[in-house]
Amino acid sequence: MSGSGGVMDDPALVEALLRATTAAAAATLPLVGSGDGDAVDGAAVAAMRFALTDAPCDGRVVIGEGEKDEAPMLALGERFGTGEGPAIDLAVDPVDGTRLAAAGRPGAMAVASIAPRGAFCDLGPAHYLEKLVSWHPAAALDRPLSELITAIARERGVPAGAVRVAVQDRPRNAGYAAAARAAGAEVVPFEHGDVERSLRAAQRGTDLDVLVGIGGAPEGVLVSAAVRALGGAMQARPAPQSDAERRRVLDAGVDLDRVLTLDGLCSGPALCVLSAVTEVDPGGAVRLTGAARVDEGVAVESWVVASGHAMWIDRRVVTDGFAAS
Ligand SMILES: O=P(O)(O)OC[C@H]1O[C@](O)(COP(=O)(O)O)[C@@H](O)[C@@H]1O
Ligand SMILES: [Mn+2]
Repeated sequence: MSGSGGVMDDPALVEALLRATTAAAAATLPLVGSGDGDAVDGAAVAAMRFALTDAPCDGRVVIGEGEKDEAPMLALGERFGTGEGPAIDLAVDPVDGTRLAAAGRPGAMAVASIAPRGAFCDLGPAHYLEKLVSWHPAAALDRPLSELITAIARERGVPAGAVRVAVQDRPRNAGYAAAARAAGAEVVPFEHGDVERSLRAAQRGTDLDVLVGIGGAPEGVLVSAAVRALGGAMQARPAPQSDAERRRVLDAGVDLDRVLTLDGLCSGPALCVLSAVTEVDPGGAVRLTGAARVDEGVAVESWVVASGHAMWIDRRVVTDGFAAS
């Protein structure tokens, strides 16, 4: 765990975050396949909030996904932890892939990132973000997508048709898919879970080279911590999807034309932890099994990614919301 940088090197803090995401994943287990997404989110939020109470830090929630879908969430500005220790900001999505979990399908995870106070960008009330993530450093939102695809093909020594671009399957993203196809790349559509795809796109040698399109703003900010830690490239720009959202975002003083670089999204050493609700494929050799009942409690597999390319898998059994082993 050495080399992740500053307060992020603190093993007690890593453990506190792991306890929060594992507790959240374990709490959702009885609801996986239930068809009730709000109940999945609600169970994860309650478990996470409880687990964060004794985190050894002065914690503040800056991204608490859920507002967009009027789903249960950790409140923006909510404080957590003992109040002793480093000043930390938390960007959290108690379950990304809520509907996948409710349907009992793969790709749902409890995910949270922490960084020193003030390190995450403040997108105000933005719900949607235009995102571009790749392992290739040429990823830039104000350049044609075809340039990036060509650069990736050249770097990999393959034809453009072997470059794989993940695009969330939404009408708002039709233009991105068309641009990727026009450049000769293969488009890989997906229904939910742009955190999982962003993680894969950020690492060279996975099944994905790029994630592009408009998705959730909270997911974009929290995944930037992991992209940074993984050494990937990312840019983003607010992309309001209604007049009301546009007005709220502008009123909050957010510049809609400004491209956020990776440093602008997350400026400090950061830590991202994700715990599998159902099976999760964050890329590389990592494949997390979904939460499962065992004799002593619920077995949960997690992936920890810290600044400085430190990453590892954690496996533990959770009993009544507490990590037993
Ligand atoms: O479903 P929408 O409104 O298009 O929003 C896209 C966002 O929803 C998701 O697919 C699922 O997110 P949640 O499960 O947290 O609701 C995200 O991965 C993505 O960023
Ligand atoms: Mn989400």
